[in-house]
Amino acid sequence: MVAEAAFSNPFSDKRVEIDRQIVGADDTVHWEATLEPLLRKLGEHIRSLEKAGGIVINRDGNEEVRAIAVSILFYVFHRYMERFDSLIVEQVKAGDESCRAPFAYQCLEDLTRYGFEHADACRYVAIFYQVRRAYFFISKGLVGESPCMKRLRAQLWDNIFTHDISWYEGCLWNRMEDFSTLLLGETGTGKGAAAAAIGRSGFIPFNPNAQKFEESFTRAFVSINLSQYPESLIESELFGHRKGAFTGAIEKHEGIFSRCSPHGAIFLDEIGDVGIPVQIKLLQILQERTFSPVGSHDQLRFKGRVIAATNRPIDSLRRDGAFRDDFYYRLCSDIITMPPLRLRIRETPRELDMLATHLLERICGHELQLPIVAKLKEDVGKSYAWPGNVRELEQAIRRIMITGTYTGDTAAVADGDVALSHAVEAGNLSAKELVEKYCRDLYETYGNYGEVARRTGLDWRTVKKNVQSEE
Ligand SMILES: Nc1ncnc2c1ncn2[C@@H]1O[C@H](COP(=O)(O)OP(=O)(O)OP(=O)(O)O)[C@@H](O)[C@H]1O
Repeated sequence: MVAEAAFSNPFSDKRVEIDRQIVGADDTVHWEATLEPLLRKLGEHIRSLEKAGGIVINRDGNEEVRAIAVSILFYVFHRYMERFDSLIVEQVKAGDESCRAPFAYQCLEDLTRYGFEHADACRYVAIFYQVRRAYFFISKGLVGESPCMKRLRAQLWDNIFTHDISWYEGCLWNRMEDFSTLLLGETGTGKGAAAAAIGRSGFIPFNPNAQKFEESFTRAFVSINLSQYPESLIESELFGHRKGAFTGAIEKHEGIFSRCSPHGAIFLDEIGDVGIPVQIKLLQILQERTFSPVGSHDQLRFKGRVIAATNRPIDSLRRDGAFRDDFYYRLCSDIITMPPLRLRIRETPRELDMLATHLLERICGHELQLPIVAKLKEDVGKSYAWPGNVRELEQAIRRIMITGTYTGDTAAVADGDVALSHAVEAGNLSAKELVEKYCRDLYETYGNYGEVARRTGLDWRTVKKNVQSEE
């Protein structure tokens, strides 16, 4: 069970359940409280195995040997977990110079003492650090208790470690560069935060001689908002340029692809806004993994992962020929759809209080207890659709601070969800209209037929017919 716990997604209900089963706790006990008794119990088992001379770790061992090896990894990982967490905080403050981590060397020694080979132990230390970073950035960057937010966090975890971390630790840890990600969802739903969590959680090797990780994760995430640049400048922003490459190129310029570390990720935001010529150039670099700065013949290699995002409906962009299919297929190893705020609130009404309190703390620190959240709820009313999502909520809090009130964004496009719920309440929709409207609203939110089909239990073609019924 410990081996199973070690390899399961920490944001999944399954993991919580296994932890409870191991220590025999029922579901009234908070799962974090189960960890300490679990580690105590495990420590006792490992010590008694050691005394009996029973720990033999080898890669080709049978299932039992593997389970013991994984349990030891789980045990050692938890003994050093807090120190990895402190290293993350220290590294954030220190910036791009990798901090020394002598404790990680001790962790490596513990693993080799238990019988892990040196190279494997080095890899595990790097994975331990990566696991803590992923946990840290996903849980801190994307808060929320609604089921759709829980699912999102679990999805982000799988995006980093695949859905079976034993595959990742066994063979994929250094082969993730072609695992691209497409983030979909409305504006302000946290696509940037999700991309940063993925980018900062890549595998960074441990260097035992220097007693530090080879690179600071602060260098591991670079982003570019593609809608900010005119087409004539994008190439130079992406690939860089040589001094004198064109009129106005008075200095050499490093592009975003050369700034991205081999252990990191590049975030191409607003990918749905770029024209076909830029899509072709990006497709080329993603395929060949090499590029040349403008005005230069040097061939530079790009090794990081690619994350792209758009708040535009990707299916209709593809249908209209504005987004190339070959480019789409290069980007879609994983597609993650961010839930809109109204869905979160609909699933779990206290999500609004929780998120607003979180944002309020981010704006003015922990000390200040302002009655803003209650005022916000009173002013916008229960069925407000939050078209600008979390970004709008953040600004709504600031607006209340400045003016004392926030009544919502009336200029935003009339929201389907609200209109639908009003029509349902009024009882004046036929079943056919209801299904059509519901499909259209979901499609507007999620941007692809597959997701609507999954949510409604309808066939893909039926969904498409319903969505297009108004066109
Ligand atoms: N679940 C969340 N928990 C905490 N903060 C969040 C969450 N979702 C979004 N935010 C915050 O909301 C703001 C907007 O998020 P972000 O910029 O990532 O949105 P986006 O989806 O990339 O928007 P756009 O499509 O307009 O670029 C950021 O400050 C982000 O930290």
